[in-house]
Amino acid sequence: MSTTSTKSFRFAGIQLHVTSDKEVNLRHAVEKVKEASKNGARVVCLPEIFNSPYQSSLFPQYAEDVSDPSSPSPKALSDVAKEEKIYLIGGSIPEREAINGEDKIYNTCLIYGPDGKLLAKHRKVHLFDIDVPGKITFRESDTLTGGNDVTVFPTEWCDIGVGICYDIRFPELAQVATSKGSKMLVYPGAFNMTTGPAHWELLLRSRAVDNQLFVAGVAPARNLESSYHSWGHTSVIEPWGSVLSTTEEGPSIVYADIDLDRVDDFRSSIPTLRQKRRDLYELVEK
Ligand SMILES: NC(=O)CCC(=O)C(=O)O
Repeated sequence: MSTTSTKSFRFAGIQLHVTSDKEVNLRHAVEKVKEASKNGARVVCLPEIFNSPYQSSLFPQYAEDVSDPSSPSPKALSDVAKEEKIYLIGGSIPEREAINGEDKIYNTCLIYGPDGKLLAKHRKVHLFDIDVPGKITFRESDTLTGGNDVTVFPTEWCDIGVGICYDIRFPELAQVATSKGSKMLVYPGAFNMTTGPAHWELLLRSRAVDNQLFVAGVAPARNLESSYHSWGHTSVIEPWGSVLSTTEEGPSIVYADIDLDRVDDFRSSIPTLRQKRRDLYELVEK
């Protein structure tokens, strides 16, 4: 199925059923990426922490050294990107790096090009540390370290910015990725049953309208056997802020045809990106 032109491509967000068995998760992810590719997707995204349960205490146990291309998760992602000749935004996995003899663990998204080479790597910048009394307490910082970079990678259609889940609550990160030329922002994410209904779609739509671009949020399916219940609702939003494609909580693949003319049209008819009052305020990337 041909679904690409110079101005458009098909995106797929895989709402994966994630278990405690890494091998099963990887096999299942590869099968679903192949299915999305067969259905015409040229840019495919997996969810946040797709090879492990989303649980801080478990991240060290599932973490991998991603500088070693034979590590199971990087190898599976690179091989399937190359076989299917697609851009693969590899959700995220716990990444281990030894710095001065001390292990640091990051929540890391690996992005591969159609030749299977690593194009970019985003380490979640804002760690998910929240405490909503009686509802949810989560502390990624118990085991994780935050990243320090804004991530934008090139494709033949447009540049795409990447953040991970809680990163979406920080509009500055999205703005910097937009100022670097992104026409789409993709967030592998795993909102929960408290904040998901209230904020997931609102934040995806807000980032789309603020920055006048496409936004995708890609979540794991809800697994009631795990300690963290994902809200699901993988969605793609178009620049005007409408939901282009979405789903509920079960395993599924969400497809969207990304027509980049819609970014250019919106930016020229409501030119807020050009109307910023840089004499009054300015966003500076450090
Ligand atoms: N995995 C995450 O970062 C969850 C973020 C979240 O649920 C939120 O409300 O923010």
